[in-house]
Amino acid sequence: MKTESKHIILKAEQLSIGYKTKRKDVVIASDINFDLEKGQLIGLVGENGIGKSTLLRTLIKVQPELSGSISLNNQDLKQTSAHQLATQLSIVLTEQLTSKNLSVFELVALGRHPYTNWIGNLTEIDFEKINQALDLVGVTDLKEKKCFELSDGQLQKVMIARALAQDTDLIILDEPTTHLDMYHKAYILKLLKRLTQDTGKTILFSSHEINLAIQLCDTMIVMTKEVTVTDQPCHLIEKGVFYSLFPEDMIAFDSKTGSFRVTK
Ligand SMILES: Nc1ncnc2c1ncn2[C@@H]1O[C@H](COP(=O)(O)OP(=O)(O)OP(=O)(O)O)[C@@H](O)[C@H]1O
Repeated sequence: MKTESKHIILKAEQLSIGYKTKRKDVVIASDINFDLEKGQLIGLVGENGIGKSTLLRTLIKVQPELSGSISLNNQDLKQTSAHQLATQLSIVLTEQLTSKNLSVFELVALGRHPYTNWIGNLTEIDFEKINQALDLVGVTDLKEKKCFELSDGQLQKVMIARALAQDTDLIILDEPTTHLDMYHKAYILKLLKRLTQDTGKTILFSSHEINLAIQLCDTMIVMTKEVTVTDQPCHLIEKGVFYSLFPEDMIAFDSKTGSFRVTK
């Protein structure tokens, strides 16, 4: 029998995350284990303050893990240099952009920073990657516009194009649908899904759009107070993981529809 070997991009083993203070380690979540495969869309969900951003910050090496290990493309994250990291992992954060005076093209071109020289001269390959990225997210017609002229939805697409131009195996986004209306939330998450299929990249995002994530993700990482579970959405539904996500006085999970509803 032929067994297909999985191509693991990001792996967490016995990971414990949190904050170090002078007196002690404050553990936010522990016993986190997952294997994220090439070409998958992965949604990270959990209630406010549960530790999603802390986990993402640990995975992108902005803060150290308290214990356990993370490997990116089979290499321990601790051993990965800043340059190696920039060629394997790109990040889209929600913070307000400070460089809104740049044109869309210039902003997306910043994604090429791991490959350009110190003045940032662009080669033919850089131009090709930038134009490809603009095309993939459908913002080529905006490329001459200044970023301050864009709507929140357009800006989010441009930020995704910047990450694509960086040409990494893994893209991590922290709450990419914040500030967007219902249509654009669905639009952005469907775009991420299409990008995993068209480019083979692995995309991990945190979100409060659990209903959409259940419908679109290949894998979900669900953080609750007790455990962090990673699996396909249908398996998570079977295991009853979503019932324990929120207190049931306001909203309840309906396993038949795979969605949350307001309790009457
Ligand atoms: N720099 C810090 N030092 C100490 N504790 C922190 C720090 N930043 C966040 N925390 C705490 O860590 C916990 C997790 O916060 P985090 O921002 O990771 O949650 P989250 O799931 O991303 O929340 P939200 O959905 O509201 O964005 C919270 O209790 C928060 O108060």
